[in-house]
Amino acid sequence: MEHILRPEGAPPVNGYSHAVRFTGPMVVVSGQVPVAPDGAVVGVGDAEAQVRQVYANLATALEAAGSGLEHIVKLTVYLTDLEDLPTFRRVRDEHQDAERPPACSLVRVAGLVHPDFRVEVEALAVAPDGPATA
Ligand SMILES: C=C(N)C(=O)O
Repeated sequence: MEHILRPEGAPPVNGYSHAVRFTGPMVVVSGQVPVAPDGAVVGVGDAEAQVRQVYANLATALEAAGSGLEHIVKLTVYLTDLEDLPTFRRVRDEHQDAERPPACSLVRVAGLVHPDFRVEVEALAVAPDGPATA
């Protein structure tokens, strides 16, 4: 994978690549929301807890598909409140290599499917060893 972090003539970025070039099987992960495996909404009013649960759910989905957080090439992030952006970025940055971050789009939305959700994240990744056998 080639991460294009700072192409000449492009504006600065905060924790993402302008582009990522890759080959290999692609994994498309649906928007992950702050819900635990038992179906409970996690972290009502707590952006950090919600982002952490979203990352746990992304990891679960990616690993089931033979991939992992380290193989994400693109994130799309939906936040209901831009005041959560620093928290999102801090937790996101714990889960990615600063020298090889994914591309990322970030959008503020008026609401998500549950009124207590503050964040939803979808991901594109590669499965470096091919499809999962599970
Ligand atoms: C992912 C982004 N676009 C950001 O953090 O600004």
